[in-house]
This record gives sequence, structure tokens and C-alpha cells, in this order.
Amino acid sequence: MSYIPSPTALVFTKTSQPIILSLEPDRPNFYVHPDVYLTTDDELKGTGTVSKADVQKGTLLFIDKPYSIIPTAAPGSTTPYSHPLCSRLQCSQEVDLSSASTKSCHCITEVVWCNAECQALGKAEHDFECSWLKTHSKSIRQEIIEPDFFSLWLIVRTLAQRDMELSSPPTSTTGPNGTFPCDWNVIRGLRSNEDELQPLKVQGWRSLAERYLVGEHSMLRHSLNVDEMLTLMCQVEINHYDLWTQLIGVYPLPAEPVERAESCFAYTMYLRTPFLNHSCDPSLMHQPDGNGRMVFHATRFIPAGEEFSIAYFDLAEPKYADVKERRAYLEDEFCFTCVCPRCLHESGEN
Ligand SMILES: C[S@@+](CC[C@H](N)C(=O)[O-])C[C@H]1O[C@@H](n2cnc3c(N)ncnc32)[C@H](O)[C@@H]1O
Repeated sequence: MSYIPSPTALVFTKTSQPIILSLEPDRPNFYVHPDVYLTTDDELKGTGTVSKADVQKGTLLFIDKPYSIIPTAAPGSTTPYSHPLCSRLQCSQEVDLSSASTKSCHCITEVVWCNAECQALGKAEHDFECSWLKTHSKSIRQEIIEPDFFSLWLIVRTLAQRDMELSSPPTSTTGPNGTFPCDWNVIRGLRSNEDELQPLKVQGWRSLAERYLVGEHSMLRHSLNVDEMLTLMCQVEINHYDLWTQLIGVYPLPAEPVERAESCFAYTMYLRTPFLNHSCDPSLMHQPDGNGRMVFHATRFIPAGEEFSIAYFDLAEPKYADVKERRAYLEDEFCFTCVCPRCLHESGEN
């Protein structure tokens, strides 16, 4: 069945109200605009996405459902999306912890479901991780900082999907316009930037992989050895998305400052949108919906042949007006030197 996107009103509001992300049960899990294709033409940036035809401002280009997602919101905080997300991947909506229908598991407090139906439907996914969480989460959380625990848990949930895929292989691994594969092999083919990562960081990850992710004591069902696990850890580090409630990628920035969330509420791996490269003058803006799907629209007119690009971080922070700050951030967090047209222009390199 083909999906015809309805015209979307794009609103840039300054609001002091919490942003409630829209729940859209009828929205498809994957959508790629028919004019989008993958290209490997750029030597520095690798694979990217380009349009065959002119794209008007506001056009819906991609919708991507998470392959894996974990909630990262601090329990008890009062910001929007401060409750955990439903542990059934297909649902992934914020769970109202005060509701009588909420279900939880004893492994860790973040594992909850909206109701008994979601718990039953998400059982196989959770069974993969439950013993791991019960056995290791406490010691991991004592040993390393919280964001690193969430990164490890995202890897475990990614392996859970791989495990489900192996036991029941998908009938088709290509997407709506044939060019976007959508299975575990996509993750294996992602860039890991292993050579660019700080050696100390990689050494620390190797030790975590040995102690918590590989071997029988890890309690995880998979066939990866330590080197393969380390590569996966780098791939997840480089390619995962932090989910924020706000729209990311609006540029030029609106004159009025826009309310920003203080922290992200989930870490996610997608299968198609990791192929969107970064630009500090992005052509797309993105925002998750209330079920964890990431939705991308054209932020301006995009002529045929131009690469689609997104902002990997929130350009609205004033310090990122400075090209040195932006490049330093991308080098630290994503291990690459930005060669987008704006950085090349502002650093006098073109
Ligand atoms: C999320 S991946 C994007 C897909 C990637 N091009 C690939 O072939 O797998 C991010 C990686 O793409 C490259 N990249 C993306 N945007 C870039 C940019 N503006 N400048 C230089 N490299 C970029 C970097 O290697 C970065 O680590």
C-alpha cells in the first residue's frame, strides 16, 4: 500500500507549554519520498541522499521507525517526556506511570508498558534483555556514567532485534522505493569511525564489551566476538539519534528564541536515516512523533541534485554561530571534521 502524505503545517512556535508529541497510529513506520535516492559520490562524506527533482519547502521526505530505542529521561523530572517509554518497540509512547493499567518489570524501573496488551506483545523483545538488565545494570550504573549505561542498553536492544530477525527473517529487506534496505545488515554496513575515536575511549569500551556484552556471562544470545562487538559499539555511537522534543534543523534561526528541552528523552537506532549527512545549513528539519518515529521535512526549497542534509545537533545554541565551535563539537562527538558548504565558506576553505 503506498502512503500519500497529507500536507503538513509547519509551525515554528515560541511556547512555554510542554511539547506533547503527536501520537499518529495511522502513520506508516517507513516512508521515503519517491524522488529520494542513495548516492556514494562524495569521497569525504561517504553515502548520502539526493533528490531527483526539485523539492518544495515543507515537503515530507522521510519517516523512520526505530530499529531499537531506549528511554533516557531522568525519573521524577518535570520536563516533557520525563516518563519512560513503553518497552514494546512498536508502541514506544510515553507511559503514564500514575495509570492503573501500567505494567512494569522488576529488572529495572525504566522497563514499563502502557498496559497488559503491550506487555504481552513486547514479551519476546524484553525476554532477550531481562536477565542482562537484572544481572548487570546495577554494577554498570555504579561503574560508569548514566549516558554510557544507556548506550550499552541500546546495543542490547539492537541485538534483541537482530535475534528476532534471525528467528523470523523479514520477507523483504528493501523499502518503498527499492533503494533503502531495512535489516540488521544496514547496521553492519554503517560507518564506525573507529580510527578517529580517542584510543582511551575505545579501550574503555573494549573492557565493557568483554565484561558485559560478550561471552556466556553476558547472558546475551548472539555470535559476535569482542572485535565485532567493539565495531558495533562505535557504529551505534556514531549513528544513533538522541530524541529531543523540539524540532531540530531550523536554519536560519528564527528571530525569537525558541524554548528548548534540557535533555533528550531517548536514544534510538534507525535504519534509513543514518544515511543523512550533516550540514550546518541543513535542508531538512526533523522531530520525533509520540511513537518514536522520526519525521523529516524540507526546511526550504531544495533544487534537484542537491544533497539532503540534517543538523546532527541543535544549531540554535548561540555558541554554534562560530564555525570553530561547531567543528570542535562534531569532532568530539561524531569524530569527523565538517566539510559542509557553510563551514567551508566560514573557514575560508572554499
Ligand atoms: C550518520 S553517518 C552518515 C552516513 C555516512 N555518510 C555513511 O557513509 O555511512 C555520519 C558520518 O558521515 C560522515 N559525514 C556526515 N556529514 C559530514 C560532513 N558534513 N562532513 C564530513 N563528513 C560527514 C562522517 O564520517 C560521519 O561520521
